[in-house]
Amino acid sequence: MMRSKVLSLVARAASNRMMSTATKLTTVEVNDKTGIATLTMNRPPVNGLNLELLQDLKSSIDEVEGNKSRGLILTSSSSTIFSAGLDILEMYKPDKDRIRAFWTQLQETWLALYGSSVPTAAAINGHSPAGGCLLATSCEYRVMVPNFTIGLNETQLGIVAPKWFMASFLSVLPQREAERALNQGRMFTTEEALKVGLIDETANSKEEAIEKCVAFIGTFAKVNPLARSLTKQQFRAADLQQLQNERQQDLEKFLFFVNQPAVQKGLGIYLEGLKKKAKKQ
Ligand SMILES: CCCCC/C=C\C/C=C\CC/C=C/CC(=O)SCCNC(=O)CCNC(=O)[C@H](O)C(C)(C)COP(=O)(O)OP(=O)(O)OC[C@H]1O[C@@H](n2cnc3c(N)ncnc32)[C@H](O)[C@@H]1OP(=O)(O)O
Repeated sequence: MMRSKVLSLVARAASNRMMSTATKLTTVEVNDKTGIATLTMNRPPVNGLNLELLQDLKSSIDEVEGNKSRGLILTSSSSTIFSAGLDILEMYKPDKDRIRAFWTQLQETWLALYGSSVPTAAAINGHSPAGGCLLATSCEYRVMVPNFTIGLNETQLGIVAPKWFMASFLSVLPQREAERALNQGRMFTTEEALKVGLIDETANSKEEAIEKCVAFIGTFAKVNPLARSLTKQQFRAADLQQLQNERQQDLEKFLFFVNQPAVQKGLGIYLEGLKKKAKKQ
């Protein structure tokens, strides 16, 4: 980002530094006191992960990696949705080139978030199905506000979560719980998610969730940052390497799968159901 733009943004924000607002699909705000960056997704109505939001997420993660922030908190500007997961419109009757770019970008964004060298936490201030849950489970810590749901519901849509979605889920849940939940396409309420360990804490508001994420990141204050990040990377290296090695095959598998007539039909019916529900409200 241009230095002049950064400076004008710095002047605008009182105690927090707004580091990027380019497209406004994501913003990064660094708290001057804590040195922790809050990355906010802002794609109404549901933070559907389309190509552009994924691109912005990746560049915001890169920005936080580069600006010496002490940690990254991922959250949403919506009062009821963390992220509705992948934008189904990217996968339904897709454009040939765009869907390739979309999946490739999803891979890159996941590699950057799951492999981030800074401590990461998700302040889950709304529903978090599928790709939303992928983002949350790619972070090291999760704090969630009550009365929402989280989970990998892919089988409910007639689609299959790829191995690296499973890897993030498995970094949080025991294999038995993860396998059952994925097979069922189960969405957990906040209370259920806490009980099973899918989230670490609950909070009564987004602000409180962020405070709890800050406290989690604060637990590393006296830990050598290089030792901490190398340790984290060793834990995650096998999952990251597996996708790195199989990126092209993963893309081709996705394209083959998503273009199956039965999958397209299922996505169409699911989208229709979402739209009917929205009209009724
Ligand atoms: C062995 C072989 C292995 C092969 C493996 C390889 C590849 C695998 C292939 C595919 C894997 C792909 C992985 C996909 C993961 C995903 O993320 S899929 C997306 C899943 N998401 C969902 O199911 C969420 C659906 N949405 C909801 O449940 C609700 O919308 C909500 C999030 C709970 C919010 O509810 P609310 O009442 O507030 O809002 P509305 O429902 O009224 O929605 C408003 C508006 O937004 C539209 N919308 C909602 N979600 C999406 C979405 N995900 N994509 C696109 N659009 C969405 C909804 O239709 C409404 O639109 P409007 O009517 O035009 O206003």
